[in-house]
Order: sequence, then structure tokens, then C-alpha cells
Amino acid sequence: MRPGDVRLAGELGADAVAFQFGRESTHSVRVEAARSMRQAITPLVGSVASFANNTQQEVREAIKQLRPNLAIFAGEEEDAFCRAFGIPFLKTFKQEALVPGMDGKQLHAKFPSAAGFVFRAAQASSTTSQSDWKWLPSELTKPFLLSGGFRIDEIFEIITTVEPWGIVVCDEIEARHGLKDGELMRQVVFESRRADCHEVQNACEGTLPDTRHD
Ligand SMILES: O=C(O)c1ccccc1NCC(=O)[C@H](O)[C@H](O)COP(=O)(O)O
Repeated sequence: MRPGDVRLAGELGADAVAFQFGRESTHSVRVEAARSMRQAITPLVGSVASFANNTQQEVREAIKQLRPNLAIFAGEEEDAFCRAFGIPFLKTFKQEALVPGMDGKQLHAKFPSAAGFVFRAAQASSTTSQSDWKWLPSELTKPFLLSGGFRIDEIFEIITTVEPWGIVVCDEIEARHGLKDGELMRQVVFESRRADCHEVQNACEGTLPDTRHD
């Protein structure tokens, strides 16, 4: 919600910055404000427009002004609505709204145009064991993000347990409502990168060709 926070997020290593346009979000911003904050995004850092039950006109106007790389739809939108804007999108599902037992194939069939999904956990605490994530659809082949108000000290564990494509943070990195805290942002990026490195190291262990020359 502040240009300085937008710039710092990119400088600290965030992959993308999201602007929220959902009417019910207490973090929603006006299109004009988002457009001017977009200028503060560091080159190569993505810009995301996040919607929740906005009208077609509102989404069209925000996309026209902001030119985001990606849209997120976190309301009751259907696939046809989301794909009509011609940019890649993720569809958000709240944990409590997911049909129990729904697997990745069913989700993909319901949202064939989605580039991926966001799964928003209902319970922010005690989310670090595999069994806490049983509600996630199985057999997901598209990338997905996790959101849900994580504690910073559990981010490493969550990423290495669930192996999402990324995580979304909002309140977790705020000093006060709407005001991001640089040190908390740094810690989130650090923990996420630490988890990435751990995963890459695990994946590579024993599989890299021996490039040493005697
Ligand atoms: O969950 C998402 O899909 C998401 C996408 C882009 C940015 C943020 C996202 N999640 C966090 C939130 O939706 C809320 O901003 C957060 O839970 C705080 O709620 P509120 O104060 O109503 O904005």
C-alpha cells in the first residue's frame, strides 16, 4: 500500500508484488494508486492484480491501468470469467471451501484455463506437519501458492513439507495494518530462499554428474 514497501519487497528478493482490488479486503487499493505504485517495482519483479468478486468492468479497468503479469481471483469467479481478460491467472481456494476429497484432476477440470492455484489455509498455527495439509487436493500438476497467515518461524518447514511454488504473505509482514515492516519482509524472503536451497540440494544430491578432472 506504500511505494517504499513495494520497492523494498523487490530489492529484498520477493518474486512478485500483489495489489488487492477485492472490495471486501481491508488491503484493497484504488486502481490509480496501484498504477503509481507499480512504478516502484524493481525490474524483473512481477506485478500481480488480486481480485475477489469484482465486476468484469472493474477487472478490465485494473488490468488496463496496471498491466500486471498475473491475476489472482479469490472470490466465486468461474473459469470463463477469469480467462476473459487474456492474462495468466491463479484461482484461490479457501481451505474451508474446498470439497473434501477433491483431487487435482477435478480442480483442473473445473479451472482448465488457470495457470495454477492459491490455497488459503484456514488455520495459521500448527501447520508444519504433513498431516496438517491433508486438505490440499492430491495429484496437483499445476503450480500452487499457499497463503493463510503463516508464522515466519514455520515458513521453512511449510515449504519443505508441502513444496509449494511459492507463498503469499500479507499481514505476516506488517508493523501496522497496511504498513510493511522491512525486517519482517527480509526474514520471510530469507526463510523462503533457505527452504528453496534445501530442496535444490536434496534434489541434486547424488544426481549431479562428476565434473572433477584428475
Ligand atoms: O490469498 C490470496 O489469494 C492472496 C492473493 C494476493 C494477495 C494476498 C492474498 N492473500 C492475503 C489476503 O487475502 C488478505 O489480504 C489477508 O488475509 C488479510 O485480509 P484483509 O485485511 O481483509 O486484506
